[in-house]
Amino acid sequence: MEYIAAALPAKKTIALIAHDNKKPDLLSWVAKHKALLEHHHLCGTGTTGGKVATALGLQVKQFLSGPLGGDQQIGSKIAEGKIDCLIFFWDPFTQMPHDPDVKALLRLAAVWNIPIACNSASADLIISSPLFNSPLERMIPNYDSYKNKREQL
Ligand SMILES: O=C(CO)COP(=O)(O)O
Repeated sequence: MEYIAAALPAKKTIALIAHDNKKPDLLSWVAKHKALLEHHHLCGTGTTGGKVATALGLQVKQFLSGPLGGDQQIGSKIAEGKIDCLIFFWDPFTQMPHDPDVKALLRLAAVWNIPIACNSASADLIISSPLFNSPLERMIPNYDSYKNKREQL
């Protein structure tokens, strides 16, 4: 795979997701950092996004609920370059019927090299970075060269 440099913008689109046992943790984390988060665009899976919007009075674009396709919708936005950061407090103690969707979402976040936090300690580090509010250079797959090579198969 060839890579090219591409910057994440200063004003980021941040996806917020939490499994049910982790929703209280995510709500506390968002409440703690509300003043910083409200300068960015927020989105989330249906239930998580709805709870953040209602409990904290933040604007959150709500995709479908995770088990009904919301994780996949957020993954597709990451692949399109429309989501810049993933805060996903997944539950390490519970098996989910949609575990394949969760794995697919985490894979796409790795492919497209966006910052991911799966717990509050990592999320605190991400949000306290000076890069959180400024452009962030990172390398992503060079889609044009990838496609050219595929066309020669
Ligand atoms: O299941 C989820 C992520 O895998 C979260 O979905 P909800 O926000 O709809 O509960």
